[in-house]
This record gives sequence, structure tokens and C-alpha cells, in this order.
Amino acid sequence: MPVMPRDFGSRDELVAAYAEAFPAAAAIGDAVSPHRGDPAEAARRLAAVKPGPYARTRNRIGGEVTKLSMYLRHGVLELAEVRDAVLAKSPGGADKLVSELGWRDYFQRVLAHEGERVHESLRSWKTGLDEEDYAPEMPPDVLAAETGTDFVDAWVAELHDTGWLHNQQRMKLAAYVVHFRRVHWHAGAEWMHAHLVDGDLGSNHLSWQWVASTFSSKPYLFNAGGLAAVSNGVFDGTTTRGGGRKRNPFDRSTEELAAELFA
Ligand SMILES: Cc1cc2nc3c(=O)[nH]c(=O)nc-3n(C[C@H](O)[C@H](O)[C@H](O)COP(=O)(O)OP(=O)(O)OC[C@H]3O[C@@H](n4cnc5c(N)ncnc54)[C@H](O)[C@@H]3O)c2cc1C
Repeated sequence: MPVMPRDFGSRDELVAAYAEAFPAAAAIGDAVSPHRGDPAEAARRLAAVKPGPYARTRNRIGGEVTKLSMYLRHGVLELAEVRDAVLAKSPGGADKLVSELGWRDYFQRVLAHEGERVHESLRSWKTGLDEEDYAPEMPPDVLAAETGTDFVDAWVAELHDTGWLHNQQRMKLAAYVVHFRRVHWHAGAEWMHAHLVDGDLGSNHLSWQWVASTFSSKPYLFNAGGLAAVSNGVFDGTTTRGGGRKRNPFDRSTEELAAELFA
């Protein structure tokens, strides 16, 4: 294994050297994530964690989430280290955060157990549809962030530019791709994984399967109200087509959407 250089005159030099060393990764996109990988930044973020506000606001985009995923994914921080730090900081108020750390631990254990099988649907679809009913490739308009649908274009661009999305953004983008565009979860999972700075086969592919229903008891869906709730009213799924014509296919109950989308 070659030893990668560590000393650079500037961040631009670092980016250029790594783009040359990893051409396949560089070909995915030339955006440079604003998230810094160094241990000092990880320690700063860990010290800034607020377990109480986290529990109250974690489901809102812009809420007090930790943004520790990239450091956990790459071994800069250990799960147990984060658990111990947040329990010491807030002995009676860190349950929610510790339980979320548990999801990472769980997905790592499933990955260790299933290995390469995480690339296949682990259980049957509960949508009434079959594997073959789902397209094997990502739609070009989604990849280009040109669907005309407010949250999709904004969040795809954010993923491509920064390599990180809030959990609600990941869930809703995955549900949009799989259920509203009828694309196989694996195509979506591979795409998102390639762009994430915390990209992890366990957490990512199993979460996509959870959304799809091949690793859960029912498919995950959302509607316009759910989008508005997590985005503080910024997005509701309005789609703007040529000539500024607007419609909102998400402005229905999830039961109505399920009846329309699933067999
Ligand atoms: C479709 C989809 C794809 C995902 N892909 C990844 C991925 O590739 N890598 C990844 O680390 N996480 C993934 N997640 C899980 C979760 O979205 C991220 O871990 C979380 O958003 C990272 O932000 P944070 O560190 O601020 O999380 P916080 O909410 O602050 O949570 C702290 C830590 O707990 C763990 N955690 C929290 N929620 C989850 C969860 N639902 N599942 C697993 N671990 C969790 C993470 O390690 C996270 O860093 C995915 C979720 C979905 C729905």
C-alpha cells in the first residue's frame, strides 16, 4: 500500500494530488467538500455536541445534529468514544443520541453478517411490485439536479457539492428515487454512496433497503406536509415545468400516495 503524502503548501495542492492519485473518484465530480477530515476538527465537533437540543431538533434540517458521521465512518472517532463523551456531558439527557449511535453499530453488524449480500434485496418488496418493475439506472434529470421539483434539485446539488446531507434529506431523496421514480434501490444507493463523505455500505445500502421495504416491513413514504415540516416550510415538493407551470404531486395523504404508487 503506497503511503500518501501528508504535507502540502495549500489545500489546492492537496486536492490536485489526490485527484491525480484517485482518478475514478475525481471523475465522479470535481466539487471539494467543505467538511474537513482532520482529527482536530473531529474533536471540536465532538466538544460542541448538545445532547438535549439534539433530541428536540434532530429531525429538522438545520437542527442540532452532530455531523460526526464522516469521522465515525473513517475511524477518526470511535462509536464508544462518542457515546462516553455525550454521556459524561449530559448523564440524563443523551439517550436519543446514544440510540442513534446504536443504528450505526447495528448496520455495521448486519454488514459483517451479510457481506456482499447487502448489494442484493435482503427480503421481498412490500410494495406489491417486483425487482424487474424498478429501473436499473438513475434518471439523468435527477443526476443533473434538473427535475423541476424543488427539494430534489436543491438536495441533489447539495449532495454533489458537499458530500453530506441531513438524515431527513437522505430518507426523502431515497423515497423519491425508489417510489416516485420507480428506480431500483441499488442504483440509488450506489449513486449516493459515491458522493457521501461518510459513505458506508452498511448505513447507506441498508437504509436504502429500509426505505424501499426490502429491509423493513413497509415502504417509507412522505408527502408535501412532511417535506414542509422538516425544511421549515422551504420545500413542499412543488414541481415547476416549462412556462412556469406549477403542480404538486406530493400534496396528498401518504395513504393516497401509497394507493397510487404501489400495486
Ligand atoms: C438513504 C440513507 C443513506 C444513508 N447513508 C449513510 C452513510 O453512507 N453513512 C452514514 O454514516 N450514515 C448514513 N445514513 C444515516 C444517517 O443519515 C447519517 O449517519 C447522519 O445523517 C449523519 O449525520 P450526523 O453525524 O449529523 O448524525 P447525528 O444525527 O448527529 O447522529 C450521530 C451519529 O449516529 C449515527 N447515526 C445517526 N442516525 C443514523 C441512522 N439513521 N443510521 C445509521 N447511523 C446513524 C451516525 O454515525 C451519526 O454520525 C444514511 C441514511 C439514509 C436514510
